[in-house]
Amino acid sequence: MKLGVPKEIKAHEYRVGLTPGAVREYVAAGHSVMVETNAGAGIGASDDNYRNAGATILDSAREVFASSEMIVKVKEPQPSEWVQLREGQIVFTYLHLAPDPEQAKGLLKSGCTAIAYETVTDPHGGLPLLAPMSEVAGRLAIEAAGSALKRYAGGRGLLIGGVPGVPPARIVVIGGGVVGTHAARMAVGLGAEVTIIDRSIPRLRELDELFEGRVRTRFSTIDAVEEEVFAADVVIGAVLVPGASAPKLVSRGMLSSMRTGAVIVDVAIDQGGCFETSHPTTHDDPTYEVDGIIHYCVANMPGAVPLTSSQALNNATLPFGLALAKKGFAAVLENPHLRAGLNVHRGRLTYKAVAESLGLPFSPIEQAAA
Ligand SMILES: NC(=O)C1=CN([C@@H]2O[C@H](COP(=O)(O)OP(=O)(O)OC[C@H]3O[C@@H](n4cnc5c(N)ncnc54)[C@H](O)[C@@H]3O)[C@@H](O)[C@H]2O)C=CC1
Ligand SMILES: CC(=O)C(=O)O
Ligand SMILES: [Mg+2]
Repeated sequence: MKLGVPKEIKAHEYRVGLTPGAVREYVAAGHSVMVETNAGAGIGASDDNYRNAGATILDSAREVFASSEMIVKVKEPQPSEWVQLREGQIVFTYLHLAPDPEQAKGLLKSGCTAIAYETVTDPHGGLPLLAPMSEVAGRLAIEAAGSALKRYAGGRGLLIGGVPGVPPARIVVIGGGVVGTHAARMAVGLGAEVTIIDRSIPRLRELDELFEGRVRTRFSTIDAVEEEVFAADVVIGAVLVPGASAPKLVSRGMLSSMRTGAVIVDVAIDQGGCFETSHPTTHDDPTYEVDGIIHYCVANMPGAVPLTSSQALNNATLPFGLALAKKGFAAVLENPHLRAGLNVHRGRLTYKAVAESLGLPFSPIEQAAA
C-alpha cells in the first residue's frame, strides 16, 4: 500500500504520524511511504533520516494526500486537510468527533474511511492507541497544574508538595483511568494529597491496591464531586465515555464555592471537557480564568513533548497500521479492534456514541460498507 505522512498543522503540534523507525517497518513489509518535507522536524528527524528509512520525501501536503491510499497522522484532520481526503482513502489518526461537528461534516463529505485512534480497542477492554498519549497527558497535567498554581500565573501561590511544616496541595483527579492514574502517580511523587474519584468500583479497588494507601479513592456521586472539588487546590478532569462527549461534572455555579486561584486541568477537553466552563486552548496561551479559577484546557498536551509522544504513539499504532496497510478496509472488517476504531465510512457515521453526541444518524458498519 502507499502510505502518506503529512506534517502536522495544528497549533504547536510537533508530533509526527510515523517516525523513521516506523517507516522502516512499513517499508520492510513491502509498502511505500511518502513523507512531507520537514514532517519530522519537531522530533529532530530530518528528511534524510526518512530517506534512509526508505521513505520518499514530497514537497507539499497536497502531493502526499493526492498520492496516498492511507494517510497516517496524529491530530484530527484540519479544514485544509478534510478537503483533500477522498472516497476509498483511509485516514488513521485521532479524530475526537463528538465535540467537533464541523470536522464530522468535512469527513462525511469527503467520503473517506476514518479510523479513530481513540476508539480502537484491545482484548482487555482498553484503548491501546489512546493509552500512550493518556500516559503522557496524565503526567503533564501535574506539571501544568504546578505552573498554573504559581502566583504570577494567577494561581493560589502554592507549591504542590509543600515543605516540612506546611501542607501540600490537595489534588483531586476525576476519572481514574489511564490519565487519572498517571496524574496521580506524579502528584503522589511530588508529595501532594491526592483523591481519585471514579464511577467504577472495580477500578477504585485496583487504584487502592496500586497506590498502597497513598491516595484516597471515592465513588463518583454529585455529593462526592462537590465536596472534593470545593476543598481542592487542583482538579484534574480525566473522565471518558469512549467516543461520546465528556459528561459535565463541574458546573459554572460550583466555581464560586472553590478556593480562589485553584487550578482546573481539563484533560478530557478533547472530548468536549468535563467542566462546564472549559473551552479548548493551545500551548501558545494554555490558561484562562473564570470566577477566580484558572483553567488549563490544551487539547493536544502530548504535542509539547513530541519526542516521547511520537515514539510511544508509533509503538502502539504499528501493528494496527501494518494490518491496514496489508489488507486495506478488509482489515477493519476482520479485526474487531480496528472495527471499533471505524468512525466514518463513505459518508456515514459508524460509531454509535459519536453519532448520538452529534445528533446525526448512525449506520452500522455492514450497512455503510454495503
Ligand atoms: N488533552 C489531551 O491532550 C489528551 C486528552 N486525553 C483525554 O483524556 C480523557 C481520559 O482518557 P483515559 O484516561 O485514557 O480514559 P480511560 O478510559 O482510561 O479512563 C476514564 C475513566 O473515567 C471514568 N469515568 C467515566 N465517567 C465518569 C464519571 N461520571 N465520574 C467519574 N469517573 C468517570 C471511567 O470509569 C474510567 O476509569 C479522554 O477524553 C482522552 O481523550 C488523552 C490524552 C491527551
Ligand atoms: C489523545 C489526543 O488527543 C492527543 O494525544 O493529542
Ligand atoms: Mg491565558
